[in-house]
Amino acid sequence: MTALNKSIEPGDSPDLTEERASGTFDTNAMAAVIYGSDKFAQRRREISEAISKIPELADSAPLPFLDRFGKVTEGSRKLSVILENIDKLIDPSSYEEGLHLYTEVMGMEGHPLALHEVMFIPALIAQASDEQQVKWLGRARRREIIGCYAQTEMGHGSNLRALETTATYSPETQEFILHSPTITSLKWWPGALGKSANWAVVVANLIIRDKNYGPHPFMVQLRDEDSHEPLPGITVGDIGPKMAFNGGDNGFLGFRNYRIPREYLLNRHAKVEADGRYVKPPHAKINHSAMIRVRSHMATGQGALLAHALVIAVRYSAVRRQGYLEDKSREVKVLDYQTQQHRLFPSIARAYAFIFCGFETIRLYDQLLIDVQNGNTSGMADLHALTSGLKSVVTYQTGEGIEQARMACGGHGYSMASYISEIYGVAIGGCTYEGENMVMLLQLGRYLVKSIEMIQNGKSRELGPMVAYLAENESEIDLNLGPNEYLKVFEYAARNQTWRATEKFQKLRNSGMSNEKAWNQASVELTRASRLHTRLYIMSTFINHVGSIVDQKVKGVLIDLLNVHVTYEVMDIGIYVQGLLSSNQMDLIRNQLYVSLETIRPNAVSLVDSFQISDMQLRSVLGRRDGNVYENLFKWAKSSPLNKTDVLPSVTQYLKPMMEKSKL
Ligand SMILES: CCCCCCCCCCCCC/C=C/C(=O)SCCNC(=O)CCNC(=O)[C@H](O)C(C)(C)COP(=O)(O)OP(=O)(O)OC[C@H]1O[C@@H](n2cnc3c(N)ncnc32)[C@H](O)[C@@H]1OP(=O)(O)O
Ligand SMILES: Cc1cc2nc3c(=O)[nH]c(=O)nc-3n(C[C@H](O)[C@H](O)[C@H](O)COP(=O)(O)OP(=O)(O)OC[C@H]3O[C@@H](n4cnc5c(N)ncnc54)[C@H](O)[C@@H]3O)c2cc1C
Repeated sequence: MTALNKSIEPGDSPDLTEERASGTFDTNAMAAVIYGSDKFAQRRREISEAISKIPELADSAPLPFLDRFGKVTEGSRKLSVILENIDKLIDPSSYEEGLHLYTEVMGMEGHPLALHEVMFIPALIAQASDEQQVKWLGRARRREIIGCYAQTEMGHGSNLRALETTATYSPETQEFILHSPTITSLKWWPGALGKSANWAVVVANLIIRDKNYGPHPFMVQLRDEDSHEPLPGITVGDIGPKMAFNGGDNGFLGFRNYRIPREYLLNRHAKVEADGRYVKPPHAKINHSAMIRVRSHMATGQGALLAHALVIAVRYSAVRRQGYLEDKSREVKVLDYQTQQHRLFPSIARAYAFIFCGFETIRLYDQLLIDVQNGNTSGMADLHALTSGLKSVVTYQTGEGIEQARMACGGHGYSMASYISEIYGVAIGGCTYEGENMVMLLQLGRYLVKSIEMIQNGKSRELGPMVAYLAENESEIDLNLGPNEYLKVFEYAARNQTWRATEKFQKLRNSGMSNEKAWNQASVELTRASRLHTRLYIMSTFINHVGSIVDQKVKGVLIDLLNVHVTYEVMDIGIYVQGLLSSNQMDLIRNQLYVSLETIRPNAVSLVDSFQISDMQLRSVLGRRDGNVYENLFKWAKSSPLNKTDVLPSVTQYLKPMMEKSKL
């Protein structure tokens, strides 16, 4: 697809053309806002155009028709075509261009380099010393080696202190001896570990003279670089099919007294001297930086997944006609039903909000990386708390939004032709990976409790800007609600819940209960506080971002979208604001929400078009840009391998004899 102002092309479904004609803004200008600059939005379009000119980059069959083996093979095949053509497609030094290329061509089902780019290289950047980077980073970037990030074990993922893999230092040989002492100590889950990676960043307990210094990252060669066979002492393989990501080879890994040189501990921050002396890192949790990085990127990543589902559901809802409103001569587009709009439009707003919020967390991570390289780790706790809450809220709400999008497509949403179930499976993986959501909400909970304790101890002025509202007081709200008043409503809810949860915890503790038990008994309330705090942050970054937009038409429609967002979010947390808002005020907000759904309606298709997700990337018959759904749905079904013959061997072998037998 080339970028036309409103993406109208000959042969498009008239229903979608009508929708695009009613849009009030330039989708290219909106794409520039979504992708951070006009230049990058333009590059994305050029890259998509360049991809479309290389037929070998297209899927050789719709992915849902491939079995696991076929998906893994297809991923490697396309990867090799990408690498043969890379200079024609992108500027290879641009991370963002590379990400777009991979996302479009490889899709979301996983591929051999997914973790290489997302965690392996970033772990080397953050945790390898300059000398180690000279040794490995260039090789990794040139893809001479394929890496992964192997931390989680069969028995433990959340509680890193209980990992069992050991790396015992031997001063005699100046080596670490990696060992997996139990079945539960097998590394389990790391993406690309099973069959693709030949190197890994392995997280193992560092043991020096019987003392355990906790989890540390080690660079470990897993396979011979010529034969790709596992090296002696290594047991490695694929963990089997998963809910989604089945083009990826999440793996298991065990070590049998496997030796690596002392220099293979990633030692930018912590070191082991030749004689076994341990040099401490500047912050106890500095080895977690690869996780903080992915969490910082997850808001945009998840926003993009939600966007995929919405492009499909909104376009389809504009071509799907079912039932009648006033005009009984023609069935109505299902997008005109208020229930359909209520199902989809708040999610469009969330997708935009997540993407804008992600800009901010990525900026904060990039700054943190520079600070840490310069020895300043003071921002780590703040970013850890923020991204812990954010990854949990965005993954959960993205899952909810995608599932609503599927249901909004009726029966065809349930078909893999919609591709929504794949998007759902991929997205909700995010509720688990990079820290299980409840566990991460409780990490933010710790931070919120500490903030309240600072206020109680008269140190309100030391609170960071994100938690300063916890020390304020709001008991009345203006009836004439605008976005900033909605923020106040959210602040009220988050503040009340945080105080309530903290006081519950403190009361239990003061009653003589152990810290841990009191924490556990307050934990549901604490997760509620974390969610409200995070939703407040998302709303506030959304408001700030819209405020900074220059193009007036784009800004206008984003203000309309913001109105959907703030009214929907406040209605959604009604139970927490009962002490602040009267039932009249709640009715007013509800009505504002319904009005804002109507206001957005003419721009709905243009808002999802603005994500500029090509048909190739979308992989959805229902979501096609041209809206020609029905003929392509039939084509898609006919291409099913089951339809290659009219009579299946299973019919001949089992059903026919059964029917014959019944006739006797
Ligand atoms: C460009 C990228 C874009 C892509 C985006 C889309 C991605 C799509 C690709 C999909 C790829 C999926 C890849 C998935 C990979 C993985 O899943 S890797 C494995 C991830 N594993 C986890 O996340 C484990 C979760 N557990 C933890 O992180 C930790 O164990 C914990 C829960 C945070 C607790 O840590 P622990 O060390 O056990 O805690 P304590 O010893 O009790 O200490 C707690 C104190 O430490 C503070 N803290 C913890 N972590 C950090 C940190 N990172 N930074 C700063 N501080 C930290 C914590 O706040 C406590 O502080 P106090 O309250 O002051 O005590
Ligand atoms: C698609 C996918 C890709 C992955 N990729 C990688 C990878 O590349 N590298 C890698 O190392 N790992 C990877 N993982 C593993 C992932 O990081 C872990 O599964 C994740 O961190 C959760 O840990 P767990 O499985 O131990 O869950 P568990 O901790 O066993 O969770 C089970 C339940 O226990 C609860 N729970 C646990 N601890 C607490 C607590 N302290 N308080 C309250 N409740 C608690 C959880 O909330 C959850 O409900 C991947 C996982 C998936 C699904």
